[in-house]
Amino acid sequence: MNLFEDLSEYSLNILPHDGTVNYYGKVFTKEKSDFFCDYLLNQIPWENDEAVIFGKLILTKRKVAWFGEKAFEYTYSKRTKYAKFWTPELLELKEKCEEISGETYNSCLLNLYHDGSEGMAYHSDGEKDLKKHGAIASLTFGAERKFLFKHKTTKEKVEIFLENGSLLIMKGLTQENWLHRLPPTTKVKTPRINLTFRTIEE
Ligand SMILES: O=C(O)CCC(=O)C(=O)O
Ligand SMILES: [Fe+2]
Repeated sequence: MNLFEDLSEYSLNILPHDGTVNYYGKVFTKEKSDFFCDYLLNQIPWENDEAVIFGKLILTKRKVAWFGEKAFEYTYSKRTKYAKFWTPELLELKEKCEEISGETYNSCLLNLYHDGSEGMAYHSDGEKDLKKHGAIASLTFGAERKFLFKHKTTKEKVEIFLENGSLLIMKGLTQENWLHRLPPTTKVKTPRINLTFRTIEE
């Protein structure tokens, strides 16, 4: 067997300690990435996200969608949403993530950032329904954006640019020890779509 046969699926940990984040770079051709970007922009039933800030219900500019292998419940801002069933295209994307990461996923949160003015604040994905220490696979289509990790206690930062058609896997102790954020930027004028495949445990 050629020792380097699987080099395309090989990736170093970009975190220095307390977690594992593998960046695989572009895992789809330009043509496939453009196809998925167009499909996701036009065929996903995007909805404005809701947040309660100082007791007021705010609709975020960023849009979201929620898919899975069954109608998982997802409650936030005291509203309950139900996952829609996979489309064939989302299943294809899920299988690609599973093949490369060697993990399985049963749901996906999609985010649409219309341009660089939209981003996501520091948080970690440690919701109680998510499998503990389970892997999260993050696919990016469209505009390339900077993504940041910040250690919860040492405050160390790690930054990476997420390219069109790229895959990032967060696993192990990452959510326990690190926050992540998508900073807004005036440089980006075009949309970016992010899909995070996750494992829900009921
Ligand atoms: O847009 C991204 O790259 C990250 C999205 C994210 O962190 C999330 O949905 O939890
Ligand atoms: Fe996240």
